[in-house]
This record gives sequence, C-alpha cells and structure tokens, in this order.
Amino acid sequence: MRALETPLRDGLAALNLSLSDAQVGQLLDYQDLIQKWNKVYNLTAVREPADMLTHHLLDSLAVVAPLRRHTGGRPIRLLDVGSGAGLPGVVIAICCPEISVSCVDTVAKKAAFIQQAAVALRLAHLRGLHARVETLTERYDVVSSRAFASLADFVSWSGDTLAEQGVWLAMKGRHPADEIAALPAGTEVFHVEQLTVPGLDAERCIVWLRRKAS
Ligand SMILES: C[S@@+](CC[C@H](N)C(=O)[O-])C[C@H]1O[C@@H](n2cnc3c(N)ncnc32)[C@H](O)[C@@H]1O
Repeated sequence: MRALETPLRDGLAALNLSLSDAQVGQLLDYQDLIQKWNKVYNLTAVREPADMLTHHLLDSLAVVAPLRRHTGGRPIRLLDVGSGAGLPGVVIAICCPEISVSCVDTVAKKAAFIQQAAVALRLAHLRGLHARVETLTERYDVVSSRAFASLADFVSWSGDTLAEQGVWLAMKGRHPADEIAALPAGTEVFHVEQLTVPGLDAERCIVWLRRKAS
C-alpha cells in the first residue's frame, strides 16, 4: 500500500467515486509529481502531503461526479482556466478519459508542468497551454476554474472559448452572492451546487453558468 492510498480511497468512497486501481495509482503519482517539482515550478503553497491530498486532490475530485452528471459520459472538450499545477484539470483528465482536457496558465513553468504530467501519467488527452485565456479562440464544451478570479472576470476573459451550448463550471468556497450579482448581463447562473469535500471543514460549491438565450 502506498503512502496516502488509504485516505485517498476513503475519500473516493465518501465521494461515491468508483475508480480503477490504475486511476488511483495515477492520482498518487500526480501528487508525487507536484511534490517533486513544487520547489522548481512553485506550483502550490500547500506543502504537507496529507494537506495536499485534502486541499487539492479530494477538493478537485469533488467536481468529478457533478461534471459526469452534466456530460452524461459524452466525449467533450474541457478548458481549465488558470490551472496552476493542474487543479482541477489533471484530476478530471485522470478520472474521465473520455474528456479532452486543456489546462491554460499564463505562467510558462506551470503549463510545462502539465505537459510533463501528461507524459509521465500517460494521459494523451491532456495538454498544457501557455497563454492568457483572453487570447484563446478554440471552443470548449465546459470551461472550468478553481481559485482563479471573480465570476465576472472569469466569464468575460474566457467568453471567446465557450462553445455555443457550452457551460462554465466555477469552483468556489461559500455561495458567492456578490459575485453572482456582478455578472455581465448576457450570463446567467443555472445552478449553485453545494459540495462536501471529505476531510475538509470548509464550504465549497460549484457555480454553473451559461450564456443567456437571446
Ligand atoms: C490561485 S492560482 C489557482 C491554480 C489552480 N487552479 C488551483 O486551484 O490550485 C491562479 C492561476 O491563474 C493563472 N492566471 C492568472 N491570470 C490568468 C489568465 N488571464 N489566463 C490564464 N491563467 C491565468 C495564474 O498564473 C495562477 O497559476
């Protein structure tokens, strides 16, 4: 049994997520990669492995079931904006091989880390992009973010990347009523979904958004 495998498996059970042994191994390998390269790439301020498991891996794993419910298992394209070390993008790529995941970050080292993780974890459907999201024009079915920006900035900076029928998935702490009130006119929230992250005593939610029908 690898270090942290038991708490990871307990967390997956609490989230009702069924993953293969290979996927559990990839999640542990991914966390090892973050720890190994953190000093060089400055990926995260969270240093303790047990904290990294709850604050980063399990927190990101909490969006997998809601995302799958949204996609219904269809093969879609997802853009993770301001992905940093790949959260939640890499976790989604590990859990959902049918989703083609692009992680964009303005910091070259972070995008390089994602590329490196894609090779090391054998995730051919994962790529790291070094760019400001505002400059991207390819379209995605789901545009996600975690700890990125206000909802208004997130949707306006990434607006050109959202497919016609696409949705935004914003990971937030407590229900961001002020940010929702400040959204641009053409955008609407269609669901705010409370999340429970195993081992994390903090409020978490997903804000689902889309363009208003004109
Ligand atoms: C606080 S970090 C969050 C990283 C990761 N999503 C997480 O949850 O740990 C925000 C990231 O957004 C990136 N970023 C900031 N502005 C950006 C932009 N306009 N386009 C793409 N990435 C951006 C930063 O470089 C940073 O890595």
